[in-house]
Amino acid sequence: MSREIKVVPLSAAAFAPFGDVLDASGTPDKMINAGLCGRHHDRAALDFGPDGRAGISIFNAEPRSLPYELTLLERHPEGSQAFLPMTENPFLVIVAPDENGTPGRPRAFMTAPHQGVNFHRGVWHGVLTPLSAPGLFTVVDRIGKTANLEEVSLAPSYVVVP
Ligand SMILES: NC(=O)N[C@@H](O)C(=O)O
Ligand code: NI
Repeated sequence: MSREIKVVPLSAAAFAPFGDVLDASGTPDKMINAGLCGRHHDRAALDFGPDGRAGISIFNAEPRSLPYELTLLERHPEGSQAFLPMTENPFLVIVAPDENGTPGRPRAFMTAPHQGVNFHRGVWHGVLTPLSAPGLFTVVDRIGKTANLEEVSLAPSYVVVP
């Protein structure tokens, strides 16, 4: 099977097996602040395990470009991880199904402006992959004493294409 992965637009339905899409689409769940703010309430399944806690970090990642050689997938067995862009730049989101402890064929999604994602606990994903500078993101994930990281090198690699 081809090692080329074609990027498709991110959709909540397609991403549902892997995590949550975070955006202000649709009608807000609540209007707050004297009706001046729409609250899209409680939109992510956060999970930090019994021994972890939630943390907010700021990532400043080097932008990549397409075609993008995918050589590594990782997962966090003890917690979820959310990528929330601090710019309006779309970014690349790569995930893969788990097949008996190793990643299956990856899938590549392109976010719309102002969209973030939350990977559910244990979901195989590519590392944070901005496509333009600045690659500034707020990341909400597990803080704990363990590494909470499994990495798999992909050989042969895949190429993510537009
Ligand atoms: N390692 C780390 O903090 N980031 C990765 O988990 C990632 O998905 O980018
Ligand atoms: Ni990660």
